[in-house]
Amino acid sequence: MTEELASTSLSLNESSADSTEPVVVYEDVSIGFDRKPVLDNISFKVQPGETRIILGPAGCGKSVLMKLANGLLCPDSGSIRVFGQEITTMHENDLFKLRSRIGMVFQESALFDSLSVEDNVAYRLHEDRVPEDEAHKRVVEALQFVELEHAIAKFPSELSGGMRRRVSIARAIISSPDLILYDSPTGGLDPITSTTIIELVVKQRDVSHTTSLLITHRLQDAIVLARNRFNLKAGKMELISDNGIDDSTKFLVLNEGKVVFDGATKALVHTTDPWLKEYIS
Ligand SMILES: Nc1ncnc2c1ncn2[C@@H]1O[C@H](COP(=O)(O)OP(=O)(O)OP(=O)(O)O)[C@@H](O)[C@H]1O
Repeated sequence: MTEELASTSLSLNESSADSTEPVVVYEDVSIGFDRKPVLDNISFKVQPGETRIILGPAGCGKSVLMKLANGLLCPDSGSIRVFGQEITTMHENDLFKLRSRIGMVFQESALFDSLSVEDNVAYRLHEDRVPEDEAHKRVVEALQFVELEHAIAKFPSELSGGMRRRVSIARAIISSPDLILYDSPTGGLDPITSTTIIELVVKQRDVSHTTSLLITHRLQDAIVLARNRFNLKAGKMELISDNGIDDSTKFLVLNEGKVVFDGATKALVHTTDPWLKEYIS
């Protein structure tokens, strides 16, 4: 990524990073399907600049929790505030505006097969009628960030799984969002490719300080996120010295519809809860 883009992203995100208001607040949120409860009285907050890693067994409701954050699902009860606004009672027009401030990286990339990489990445800019020259410039910058500028004219079918995931990240960051939702960005990828994707998440976290929620099934991803920092000068991710931990990375662990952990890496690693100990071992 160019330093120019880094400074652009920084300035665009300054307003949200300066605020001390939490970016996301869930209070006693419950939702179920077909009378089966999925999330049961979930409460947590995400502070500006925080990367919140969501862990938990398959089917425990991680994706449902994330879909609630941008109003794709509505809870049966409870309150969800995003950017200080209650979203559970929001009209579709306002939800549309809210989503324009949120970048989404979906499971399985969710690219449009019939569109080139350029048009996939520019999708939101085209919707917002950004002039073509400006859109092209921003697509190139976003693709530089994910180191895929050479693939701008390709189609999704010509890309590997890891490349598709990179395009999906470029699409999510193109509008300098105030919040990024990563739903299993490494799902289905091999360990080495997964690490290159997590490196991009770390880069976005440390360069733009964008608040984010990230679901992962791989504890290894969480460890890499917590123990590394992006060195902009060197252009790569590096282990934090002296066994250090990134303070902006926090965890939320779900099990059987409940929050079983909400806090920092050290507290998670030193938990005495038998289920958690087993889960993270
Ligand atoms: N739209 C829906 N209609 C009915 N049931 C749903 C819907 N969305 C999710 N569920 C159910 O809610 C539960 C939680 O699903 P969710 O996808 O959030 O789990 P998850 O923790 O993300 O799982 P995984 O780790 O396997 O991706 C599952 O039992 C799922 O079948």
